[in-house]
Amino acid sequence: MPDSAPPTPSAVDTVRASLESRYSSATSLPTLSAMTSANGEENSMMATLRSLYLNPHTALAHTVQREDGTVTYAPGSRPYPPVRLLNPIEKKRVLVTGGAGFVGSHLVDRLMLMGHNVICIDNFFTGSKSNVAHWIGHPNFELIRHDVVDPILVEVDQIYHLACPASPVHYQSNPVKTLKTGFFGTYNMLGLAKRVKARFLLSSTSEIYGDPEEHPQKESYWGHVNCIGPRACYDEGKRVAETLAYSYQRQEGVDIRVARIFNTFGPRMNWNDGRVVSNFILQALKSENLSVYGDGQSTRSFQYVHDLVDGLLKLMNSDCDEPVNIGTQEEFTIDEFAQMVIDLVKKENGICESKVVYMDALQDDPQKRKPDTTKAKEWLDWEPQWKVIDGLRETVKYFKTQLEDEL
Ligand SMILES: O=c1ccn([C@@H]2O[C@H](COP(=O)(O)OP(=O)(O)O[C@H]3OC[C@@H](O)[C@H](O)[C@H]3O)[C@@H](O)[C@H]2O)c(=O)[nH]1
Repeated sequence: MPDSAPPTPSAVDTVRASLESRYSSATSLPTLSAMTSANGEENSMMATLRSLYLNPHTALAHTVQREDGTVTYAPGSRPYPPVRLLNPIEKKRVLVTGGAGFVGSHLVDRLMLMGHNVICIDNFFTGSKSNVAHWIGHPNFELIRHDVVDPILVEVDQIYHLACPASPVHYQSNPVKTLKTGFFGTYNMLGLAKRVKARFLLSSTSEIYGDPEEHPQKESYWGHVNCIGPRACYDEGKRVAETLAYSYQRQEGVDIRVARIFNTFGPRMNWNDGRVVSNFILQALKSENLSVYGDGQSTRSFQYVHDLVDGLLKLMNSDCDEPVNIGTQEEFTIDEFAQMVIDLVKKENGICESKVVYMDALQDDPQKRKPDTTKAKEWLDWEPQWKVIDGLRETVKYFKTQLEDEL
């Protein structure tokens, strides 16, 4: 054949070209942060996501017959949100443990909109079916009631292991179960990753740093945890979960990713979550006093849930197998944060008569917390896009709708 003749395409090239012309490409999908314009203009994915959590009863229309105390549920008339038609080579089977929980359900929404096949498993201890009800019956979605403390076998390409109560009130209510979830839950999911050769992402936490003596906290910091205190069931559970992940990597070659998640808030937090953001918003909306534990001088930095989901997606699809902090740099004392919530609710609602009341401090409550996120920026090109006030505004709207719905 003369040198100048064009190469004949192979059968594989022909199939690939035909697929590329018919389907969207997974890699071409920008994450939400990249799609949110700087002037705050709503983009279409953000609009779809909002419709899933700001409009109640998206999937199930229900009629409440209060007189005889019964509730009649009828199938909703809304179609499923539009999902990408992915090239089958790029379409992944993704398992999300704890997928019906607060963070898990937002991750499920994003993976579904991106066009992947999503298997959501949850024991519904703190998660809720209503968080993912809008996907039930969709051909790309499966919901399985299962507790990760017991093994399960499903064929998947990626595992996001989120299952574990995250609010101090919840994880301390049954500390032995929290430890079992931290150890056996992670052990079972790593065993599954090994068996089916899936990439495994562990949702770890800023709590592995305990009450830190380094500020802000870098990933290299080993932490300061009281191993016999009331928070230890969660802190040590997550620490051993990280140890398990790196042991499976060293010994079995499992492909792991570890996200150290800092305080996160947003729509779909439980009513009775007990964490400061949902407590303060609900108290302010009901014009009750805001309960500050201790002197209000401890600090936290709060990230909005969409930023966290961006970070998890970027980490899973990166080459970074070291732990990465995912959190925001905006740091507030709890006093400042309480005032911010009161001011916001006053502005949004016209009225808020709440004041701050001081209560007993919690044992081992970390006194300050703020991530160093240099690694996330350099390795993942990730930075939070939401200001706390913007996320709070949306979360207030969410809880307001929930409250109105209850009346
Ligand atoms: O009503 C409240 C609730 C909480 N607080 C205070 O607000 C601060 C934050 O408390 P939260 O319960 O929201 O969250 P914490 O920072 O203690 O724990 C969280 O850390 C990071 C995650 O991994 C977990 O989601 C969770 O364990 C603490 O100082 C707490 O004492 C109040 O002052 N009033």
